[in-house]
Amino acid sequence: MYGVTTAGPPRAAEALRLEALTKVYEGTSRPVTALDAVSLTLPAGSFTSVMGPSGSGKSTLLQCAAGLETPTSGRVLVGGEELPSGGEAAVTRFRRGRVGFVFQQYNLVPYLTVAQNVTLPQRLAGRRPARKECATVLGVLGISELAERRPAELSGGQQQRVAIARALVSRPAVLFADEPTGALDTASGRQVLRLLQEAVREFGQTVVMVTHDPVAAACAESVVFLADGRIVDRLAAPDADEVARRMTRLDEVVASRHAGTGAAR
Ligand SMILES: Nc1ncnc2c1ncn2[C@@H]1O[C@H](COP(=O)(O)OP(=O)(O)OP(=O)(O)O)[C@@H](O)[C@H]1O
Repeated sequence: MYGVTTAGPPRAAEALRLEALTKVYEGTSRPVTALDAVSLTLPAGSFTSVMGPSGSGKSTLLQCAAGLETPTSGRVLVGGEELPSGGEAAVTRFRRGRVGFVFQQYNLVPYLTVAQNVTLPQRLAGRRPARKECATVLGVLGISELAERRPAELSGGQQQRVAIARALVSRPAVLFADEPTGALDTASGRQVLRLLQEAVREFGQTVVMVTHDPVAAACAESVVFLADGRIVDRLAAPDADEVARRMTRLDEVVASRHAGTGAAR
């Protein structure tokens, strides 16, 4: 209802909040701090790229934020609700309703059709597959005509578009994508990026994408740069040349720091 008073000024809904997120891998030789007290807030409907040198913690950030890895400390809030800290079942339940994930490999089930792949998460969650939603998402992503095909009958780019449709169909609070164009040729990669932009525009989807490609990163509205597990830079309204410049600088800084300490990444 309009006119209801709320505490504080109105602000865009928060899709993702990370508070002092830390992840230490207890390796066989020595512990590795992959994330070092990372704090980040992203509004709903935003498209953010995450970049950084190899080993800077990008994938770990995505995995912890999506509940696929357990952080060592810190908090993750998705759509305003805190990721439960204990119990695989509780985390899985939490993830199902709020989180979508797209990997570099498409992870489609080979013996299911495109439509069945897209609705699989809903069936796994014990819900009736929403055929209308599925048709809408396939339509918006321009792959309706592929609905009855099986993954082996699709190109890599088409398979990735199906994987994105599958992640979008339950309308997650956040769609995480880890190198979604990494295995694709340039043209298919561009298509996938356009799709992600469309999901933001058409569905108000929040997207967080890890990439090594400055051109891909510049498709987002902002870029977060990581180095040694910390956010060290941010860029709004990025263009590919500026992203590439900042990455080169960051690579040099990290390389000289590591040369100084003798640390391996
Ligand atoms: N399961 C694991 N066990 C131990 N160490 C790990 C594990 N996963 C990642 N690491 C370490 O954590 C650090 C961050 O890794 P992460 O994969 O998040 O980096 P990244 O920025 O995604 O790297 P890349 O760009 O090369 O994919 C690295 O030093 C890595 O070796």
